Amino acid sequence: MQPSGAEVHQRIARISAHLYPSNPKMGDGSILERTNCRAKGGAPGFKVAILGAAGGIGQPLAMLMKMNPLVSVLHLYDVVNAPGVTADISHMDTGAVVRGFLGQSQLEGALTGMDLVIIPAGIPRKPGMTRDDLFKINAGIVRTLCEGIAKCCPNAIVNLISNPVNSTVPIAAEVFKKAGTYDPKKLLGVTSLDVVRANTFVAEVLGLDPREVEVPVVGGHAGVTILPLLSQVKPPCSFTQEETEYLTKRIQDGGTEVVEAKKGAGSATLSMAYAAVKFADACLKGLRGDASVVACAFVASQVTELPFFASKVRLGRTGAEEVYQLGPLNEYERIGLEKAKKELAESIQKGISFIRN
Ligand SMILES: NC(=O)C1=CN([C@@H]2O[C@H](COP(=O)(O)OP(=O)(O)OC[C@H]3O[C@@H](n4cnc5c(N)ncnc54)[C@H](O)[C@@H]3O)[C@@H](O)[C@H]2O)C=CC1
Ligand SMILES: O=C([O-])CC(=O)C(=O)O
Repeated sequence: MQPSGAEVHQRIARISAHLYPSNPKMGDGSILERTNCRAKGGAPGFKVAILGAAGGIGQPLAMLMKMNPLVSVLHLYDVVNAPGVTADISHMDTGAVVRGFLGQSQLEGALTGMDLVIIPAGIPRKPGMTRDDLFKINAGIVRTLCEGIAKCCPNAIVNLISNPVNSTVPIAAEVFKKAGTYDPKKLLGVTSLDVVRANTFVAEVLGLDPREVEVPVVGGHAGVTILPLLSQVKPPCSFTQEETEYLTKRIQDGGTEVVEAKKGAGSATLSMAYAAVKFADACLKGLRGDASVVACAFVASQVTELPFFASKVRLGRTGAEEVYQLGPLNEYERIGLEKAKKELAESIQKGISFIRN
């Protein structure tokens, strides 16, 4: 039997409200104006939210995640311009269903049911600033968003991009502990841009294709805490002392190189979106159960005496299931490690104290 006109209208209204929860006007079912009104949003794949989706990183990140075949639902949340970015990205003819969420009152809708939450929300550096100078503003932003995660999707994997990562990850951990939802395997600070840069700069020196190069970068994500292990580069190779010093410094200062080139217009956004998607894709492959998915991330760790440290981790169905030891370091790297740990200890403590005190 054919459905009646009223039934058809009701059906459209239901589907439409499901697709556009942040735009009630789209849910009135009065006209069949959205070509995707029959979308089910139930295709196999993972549900991913981006918090800070309208920003310099958020927008290209949203675009690249919409292109990822492992994603079935993509939620875009921001305190500004989320509907515009959502409308734009939703026209891409890829599988993921996109929904937009604007402002604190819609955070719950953005987060409920998510498998992976990626957070690039917060202010970026201007020339002359350190990442730690962002703490004052970004610490509070990260706290609020993580309180939302604890409430609405406590089992989601969290990829934290907002700087200073060395402090925002401990902040997130403390928020989750307070809420009783902390799972150290599921909280990952994103340091993949350091690896992406290291692969690029090392490939330049060696005259190789960057896609063939793998550089482990450990420690943290700021200045001397970024420690590339050039003695462990794949394919195996060696560097002169001059090359080692040049590469280490360039990798550590990669973020500042972009901040200065942008002259006050922000920090790395496009390479960061690329690096974030590479890392998110690894997390989703781990969630899917793929074997041997390995990437560097800033995680809860027993690799050193510090409670958090970036190193290679194996990603699986429950997050960072294994945290790898650093392997043999040369003298230059051992000295670098001591410097990194000193600064890291302070940044981690600053994050912990922000929530505890
Ligand atoms: N982990 C890493 O390797 C990297 C981290 N970053 C960091 O990522 C962050 C974002 O950088 P950009 O995208 O360039 O900045 P941006 O200013 O272009 O975008 C940030 C976005 O966050 C949004 N936002 C602010 N408060 C929010 C809240 N409470 N809830 C949701 N969204 C909120 C803003 O509206 C804006 O759309 C910065 O802290 C930056 O330092 C940047 C590059 C690399
Ligand atoms: O340098 C910054 O402020 C942004 C960042 O973390 C990076 O590009 O590595």
